Amino acid sequence: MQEIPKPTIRRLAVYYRCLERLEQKNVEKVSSKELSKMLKIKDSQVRKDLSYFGTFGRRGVGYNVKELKEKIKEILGLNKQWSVIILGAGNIGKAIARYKQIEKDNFKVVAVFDVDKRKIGTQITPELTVRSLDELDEFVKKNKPEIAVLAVPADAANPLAERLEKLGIKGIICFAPVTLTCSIPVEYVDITVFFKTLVHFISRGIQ
Ligand SMILES: NC(=O)c1ccc[n+]([C@@H]2O[C@H](COP(=O)([O-])OP(=O)(O)OC[C@H]3O[C@@H](n4cnc5c(N)ncnc54)[C@H](O)[C@@H]3O)[C@@H](O)[C@H]2O)c1
Repeated sequence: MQEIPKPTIRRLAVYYRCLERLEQKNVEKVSSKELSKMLKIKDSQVRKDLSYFGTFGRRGVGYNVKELKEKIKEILGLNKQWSVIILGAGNIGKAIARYKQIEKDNFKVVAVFDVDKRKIGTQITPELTVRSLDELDEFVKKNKPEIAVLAVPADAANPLAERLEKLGIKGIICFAPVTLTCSIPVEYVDITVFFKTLVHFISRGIQ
């Protein structure tokens, strides 16, 4: 399959969420027009995005919701469970560890690490107790988690990312406001970027 552009992949995750809702409501068919309306994405864009995966929609009939959802699930790599560790048991780290939707999407948080002695040993969820960062290398070598969430202060993020890459972590979700130097895939989450983008649109009266 040809390489799919990143913005398309992001939209696929949004289509997936929408298709899950439709399935829950027992909707069997959906057209690109309907998806377009629900998600405020141009119809032509929806059709182009879905055309990357061959033709599963039929003209005039639309897509079978379940089939399309399963296809997107496969493309996104959600058919297996992904093992996740969290670095930093602060506000963000704890919120992620407690966020149930992540598990529904097939991501399993298996450990949380911190350096703060007051936090180490405390319970975040019934299954997760904060571990000392000293246990990180041994834990990763033994349990082979694939994804790490960096919820640590900016200064701590890069050294940790380098260490995680060496340990074999495959990808990082980074909440720290820094650009990481490691060479594994990273997704950055910075709420301030959304605020700044939003005010641009508000101040120019753009919808
Ligand atoms: N992306 C966002 O929307 C957003 C919002 C707020 C904060 N942030 C950023 O996310 C990060 C976490 O924010 P927070 O509010 O949870 O901070 P926090 O201070 O509540 O938690 C950070 C935790 O990291 C721990 N820590 C420090 N060094 C560490 C290391 N080397 N290894 C493991 N743990 C370590 C600290 O002991 C603390 O428990 C910060 O970089 C912050 O700037 C992002």
